[in-house]
Amino acid sequence: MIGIEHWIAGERRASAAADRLPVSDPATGTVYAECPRGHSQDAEAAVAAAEAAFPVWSVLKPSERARWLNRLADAIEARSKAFTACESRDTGKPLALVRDIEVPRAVANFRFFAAQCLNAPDHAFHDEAGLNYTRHAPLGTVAVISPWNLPLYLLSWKLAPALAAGNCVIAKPSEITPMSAELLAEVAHSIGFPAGVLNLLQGAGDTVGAALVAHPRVRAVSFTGSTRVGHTIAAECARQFKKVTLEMGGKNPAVVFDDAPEHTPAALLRAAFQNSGQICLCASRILVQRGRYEQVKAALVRDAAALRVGPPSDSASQLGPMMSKAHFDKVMAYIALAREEGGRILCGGEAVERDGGWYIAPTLIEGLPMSARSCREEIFGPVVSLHPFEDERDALALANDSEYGLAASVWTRDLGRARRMADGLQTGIVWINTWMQRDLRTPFGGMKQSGFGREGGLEALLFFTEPKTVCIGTD
Ligand SMILES: NC(=O)C1=CN([C@@H]2O[C@H](COP(=O)(O)OP(=O)(O)OC[C@H]3O[C@@H](n4cnc5c(N)ncnc54)[C@H](O)[C@@H]3O)[C@@H](O)[C@H]2O)C=CC1
Ligand SMILES: O=C(O)/C=C/C=C(\O)C(=O)O
Repeated sequence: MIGIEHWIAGERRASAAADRLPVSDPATGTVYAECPRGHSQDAEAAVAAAEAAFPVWSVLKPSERARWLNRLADAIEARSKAFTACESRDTGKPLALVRDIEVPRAVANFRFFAAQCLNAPDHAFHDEAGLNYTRHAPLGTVAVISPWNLPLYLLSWKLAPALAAGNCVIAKPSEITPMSAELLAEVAHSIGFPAGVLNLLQGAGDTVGAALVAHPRVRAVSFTGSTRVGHTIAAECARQFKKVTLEMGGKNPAVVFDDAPEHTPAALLRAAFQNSGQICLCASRILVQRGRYEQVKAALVRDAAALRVGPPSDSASQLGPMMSKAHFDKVMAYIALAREEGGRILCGGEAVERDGGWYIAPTLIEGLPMSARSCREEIFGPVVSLHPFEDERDALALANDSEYGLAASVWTRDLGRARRMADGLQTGIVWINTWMQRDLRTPFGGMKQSGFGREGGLEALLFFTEPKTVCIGTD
């Protein structure tokens, strides 16, 4: 049994509470590790460590902070095999997905924000109002809370800008997938990353997570996870006037017009089922114009049914399991609900038995009205509904008929139509004839129940800093 602990002030630290949580291998359902449940005293210790490190880290020259981030990136890259092994065991993801996409993207996040911190958003004006300059100063101690679906990638996406901006960070990964964060802390320690700058609290959301958010000296919270928890965090941050960004759920439409390019069905398959649908950006409602509906449906059903569902140990696996038993149960319950709501299962619709793992077959459903709960609530699994539409107006109404507003994709050769749709779609991101192409300089986040605030590029640096204007009189 692997035992993991917190990392505080540059060392492994046991929790103030003895309670441990089991960590499971989703490909077999067996418990293989345990982590602390966590306690509010652990949060207190991490805040003290971060505060002690802040006077040193925050005054490093940006180029020195950039060097540390680049060193961390190099060290992750050098241990890529170990990160791939631990992340895929913890999540059940296919090895190739972790090795070729997720670990490299985590490395890229550190390198990107190393470069970004050399481009601080500071500026100056000199005229009759004096010499005014605005400095974006780090906040102090900040918390980053990340989920289980892309554990290393999403942790790095938050950590990198927070550190680049000069803050000391307390990271709280998901208790369901704590392993790659543990390895990251170990790697940071091995390269001599300054103690107390990057602290790691493992454990449950309602213990250390809530304690961090409520801690009066934690100056900002960056959260990715469920809309339910996002609401709780937002309420506490509002009470304390604390900065917060929330990246939450989605029910993302893919809108396919009659003139969609040839590659559309293949791209939709990836948009629907990458990471077994456990990405907030996955297309979960596919809207197809009537003239192409049967063709797109047939291609998707054929190709979804051919996807290989299996464990990371099988190099042929394309789809891994649900990452926890509770999540498996949730997704299966939504498939049952979709049936009750009148949905016709076109493929999948059932669990896949393999080694006791939490697998679900890629599932396509048609015949559901947009008012069905299974079309409105985030399922976050390999379950997608298909809907025909008549024209642009109809498509926009269906796509926007959602409490969520994270991402949409539009598939058409007509640029005018693509731009009209992009203008009308109520989502933070709109992809045209592509999915999940990401430029890290662009603002990332959602509208409505999907998010509050933005991450990425300059937005992230602005979030993790406080602007301070200094006016030098020129009278
Ligand atoms: N980005 C996204 O869109 C994601 C959405 N989800 C959705 O959320 C559903 C539930 O997944 P969960 O793992 O339960 O997500 P969650 O929202 O409970 O967990 C996300 C993170 O927040 C922490 N957390 C939980 N309660 C907290 C609290 N009161 N204060 C501070 N931190 C807290 C957790 O420990 C974890 O690190 C999924 O089925 C999926 O629908 C889950 C992960 C990512
Ligand atoms: O930044 C990306 O490309 C992916 C982000 C995914 C999430 O935030 C998520 O699934 O929670």
